Amino acid sequence: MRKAWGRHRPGLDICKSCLRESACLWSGLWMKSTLISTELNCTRQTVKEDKSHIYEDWKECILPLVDFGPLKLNPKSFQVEQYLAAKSLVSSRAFEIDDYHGYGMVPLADLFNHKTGAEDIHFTSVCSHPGSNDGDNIESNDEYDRNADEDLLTENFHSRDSCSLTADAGNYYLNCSDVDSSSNSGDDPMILELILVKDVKAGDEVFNTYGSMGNAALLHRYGFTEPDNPFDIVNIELNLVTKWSSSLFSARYTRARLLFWRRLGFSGCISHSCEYFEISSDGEPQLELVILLYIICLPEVVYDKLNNRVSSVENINESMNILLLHKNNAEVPLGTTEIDKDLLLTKNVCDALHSLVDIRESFYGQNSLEDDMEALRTCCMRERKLYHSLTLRVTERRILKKLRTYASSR
Ligand SMILES: C[S@@+](CC[C@H](N)C(=O)[O-])C[C@H]1O[C@@H](n2cnc3c(N)ncnc32)[C@H](O)[C@@H]1O
Repeated sequence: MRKAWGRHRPGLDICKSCLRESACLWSGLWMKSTLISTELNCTRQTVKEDKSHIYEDWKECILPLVDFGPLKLNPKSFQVEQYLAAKSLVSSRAFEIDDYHGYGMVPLADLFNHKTGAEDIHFTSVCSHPGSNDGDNIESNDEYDRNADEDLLTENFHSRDSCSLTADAGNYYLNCSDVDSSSNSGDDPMILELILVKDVKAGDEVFNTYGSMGNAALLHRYGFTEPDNPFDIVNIELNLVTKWSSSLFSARYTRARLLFWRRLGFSGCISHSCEYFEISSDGEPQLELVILLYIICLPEVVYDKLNNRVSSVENINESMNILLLHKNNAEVPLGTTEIDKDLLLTKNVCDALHSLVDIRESFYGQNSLEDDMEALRTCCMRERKLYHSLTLRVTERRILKKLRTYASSR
């Protein structure tokens, strides 16, 4: 499970992912009025935490250097704003290279822009070359065309003497190292390669991929978004669900149902001490959210009966069996979670999903989705902040609309 605003950089400190042009730098009134409306408290908290971590880093690492007289540094050039900009610049170009090199910056490798799921190159260490025994790092690419003109590939790569483009078994290799690649042993972990994995027409842009992430994560880390990103998700925070429940039932009732849900072994996704549920790009709600809504909607008498039955639960199927007992009056053999989810999507649960969409939608303010789409259509891409935040708003709101359709179609 992953959070819309924080995926796919395992092991990285959040402030390392605070990038040039990233949301961390998008502060002030603009962030309050535009970015904030795209996401909820968790996000605001994350961006705030990013900035405070960077401030702490600056105080710890930079300030002592400025105060160190013999270095004669000009304090004006080493303020926290400059540090934030420099750190963001490095972070947007550094990445987890491999186990051997760890996290770092690689000349040339940061040249490429990102395209979700449609990259033209792979970056790998030479020892994972298919000619060697260890090919693990090289991912297969279906679009790769084995009939490509390999003659082209023996030419030296023009921008650097120590880089050359070669072909092997149909893959193209851009070999860059401090030594002559022809003398490589083939298993030197110091040597890294950029592999062209599909044909790129002359004059076309060559793309890399920064990973599979939704627009919120791309915006947060790299300061841009993509239209029609298949990895987009929307988060619905647990506290939004409890708020909705408490608007219909007492706080005590809501607490008890939540506790029961937890006793059955369920939880949401957790990131930065915030618990939330994901809505996938096709509008499908996370199973755990549906289960929680189902429990909240259970009639008191059924809830009491089930609550008394539960001592401890070992697995999700057992929990589902308990939940569906009152419907079927027998232990039901539950197959896939798809079937389970459909059984849980009662009218009350679907109504609850509609209410959650209403609440979540209200965070976008007065403008309708159509207003946002029109604003995006007329927005100039050069107004980066506005353009990308509008893209994010539009993609999120489209997902919420799909969730509405999902709830209506049950
Ligand atoms: C590693 S650099 C990529 C090369 C970059 N274009 C440059 O300035 O050299 C990462 C930055 O490039 C920009 N970028 C990468 N892919 C992009 C895309 N698909 N759309 C818009 N900007 C992109 C973002 O500003 C991102 O922070």
